[in-house]
Parts: sequence; structure tokens; C-alpha cells
Amino acid sequence: MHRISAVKQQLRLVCQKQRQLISFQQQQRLGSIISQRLIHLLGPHLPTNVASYVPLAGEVDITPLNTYILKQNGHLLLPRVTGVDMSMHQVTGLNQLVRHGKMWQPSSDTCRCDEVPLIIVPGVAFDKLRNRMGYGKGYYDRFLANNNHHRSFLVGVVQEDLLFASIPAEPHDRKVDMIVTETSIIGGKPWKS
Ligand SMILES: Nc1nc2c(c(=O)[nH]1)N(C=O)[C@@H](CNc1ccc(C(=O)N[C@@H](CCC(=O)O)C(=O)O)cc1)CN2
Ligand SMILES: Nc1ncnc2c1ncn2[C@@H]1O[C@H](COP(=O)(O)OP(=O)(O)OP(=O)(O)O)[C@@H](O)[C@H]1O
Repeated sequence: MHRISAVKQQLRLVCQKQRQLISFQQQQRLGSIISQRLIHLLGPHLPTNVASYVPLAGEVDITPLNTYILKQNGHLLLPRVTGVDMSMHQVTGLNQLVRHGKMWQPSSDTCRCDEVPLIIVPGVAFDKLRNRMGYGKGYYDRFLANNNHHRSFLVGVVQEDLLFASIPAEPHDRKVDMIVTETSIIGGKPWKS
């Protein structure tokens, strides 16, 4: 294994352990605070298509944001994994999700969408230089490397204690444009205000 990937893998394990220390109640509270901040920041500027995620255990639970997008009649796009590929599919309700391993994802009869100006990106850890570390499967890296998504605005979501000064980055890692935690906002907005 390349040295950087080995360091990332170690850090990934430490962060995943750290996330397990948080109680369900704390996780819900964080999710609610961070969702409110995202709604406040992005709400007035939401494009029609917004890609978000269905929280996995330990991730910030942004269900309140997802519900808000659905209520605004925005198109809520969620990741669907097939083999090594990930695509974004439109759902009109959270009841259109089916189980896939430990994940919930849009069912096969939802519509794939390749135009995604705004993507809310989950991560195991981020750093203040806006680097992201995920589960190490490269789904987001490959998805974002696709031409269609070069101009998408990426918002990383993470709890403050998994936002580091610096994490190792490899050439294929794409930085996010903005990071929102319960206490910090890093990076710029895509619009003038
Ligand atoms: N909420 C959320 N959804 C997401 C991602 C994410 O990071 N967060 N993904 C970001 O990438 C994609 C899925 N990423 C995955 C990352 C790891 C494994 C995984 O470890 N799978 C196990 C077997 C499944 C299991 O343990 O039940 C394996 O392959 O060993 C699967 C999907 C798409 N959806
Ligand atoms: N654009 C790409 N094309 C092909 N393979 C890629 C690309 N980007 C990353 N990969 C591969 O994906 C694997 C995982 O990369 P990395 O460790 O950066 O994942 P991650 O960002 O933490 O995971 P994820 O995106 O699934 O949350 C690496 O082996 C890497 O070589």
C-alpha cells in the first residue's frame, strides 16, 4: 500500500472509533444543529437539484435537511451504489429507499440524475484545507472525477471534533468548497450576498 493510503487508513480507523463514542442523542442533536445551519446558509440559494446522503451509523444525521429539501419541492438526489459505481437518483419521499447492506439507497425504479449543482458530501473526517476522507472505497472520488460534476459546489458535513488541521491528501482527492460543522463554517459560498 502507498504510504499516504496507509496513513489515511490508520486515521480512518481512529476516526471511526471516535464516532462510536458519541451517543445516539448527541448524534441527533448534532444533526439537528448542522441541518439548521445548512438550511440557513443554503436554503435561500437552493438549486432545483440537490444531492445529499442518507446517514450511515456515526455520520451526521442530516434528515432534517433532507426533509426540508423535499418540502421545498426541490429535487432530493441520494446516492445509489451498484458495484463500484455510484450515481445520484431523485426521490420524492424517504419511503423510496431500499436496503443495500448497511445502507439505505434509492430503489432501482428511481430516476438517475447527472445534473447536480450542489452536493452535500459525507465524510469520516475533513481538514481545514477542505480535504475529505471517506470510507476508502473511492465512490465519491470517482463520482466527482466525472466531467458532469466538475463544476458542482461541494459542501462537506462533519462534527467539529473530526475536523482536523490537516489530513493526508492524494492527487485524486477533490477538495470540497465548504465545510459545515456545529461550530465552524469553512470556505466560501457559491453566491454573492
Ligand atoms: N451516507 C452515506 N452514503 C453513502 C456513502 C457514504 O459515505 N455515506 N458512500 C461513500 O462512499 C457510498 C457508499 N459507500 C460505502 C462504503 C463502504 C462500504 C463497505 O464497507 N461495505 C462493506 C460491506 C457492506 C457491509 O459491511 O454491510 C464491504 O465492502 O466490505 C459500502 C459502501 C454511497 N452512499
Ligand atoms: N478518479 C478515480 N478513478 C479511479 N479510481 C479512483 C479515483 N479516485 C480514487 N480512486 C481509488 O479509490 C480508492 C479509495 O480512495 P480514497 O482512499 O481517497 O477513498 P475515500 O475518498 O476515503 O472514499 P469514499 O469516496 O468512498 O468515501 C483508491 O484506491 C483510489 O485509487
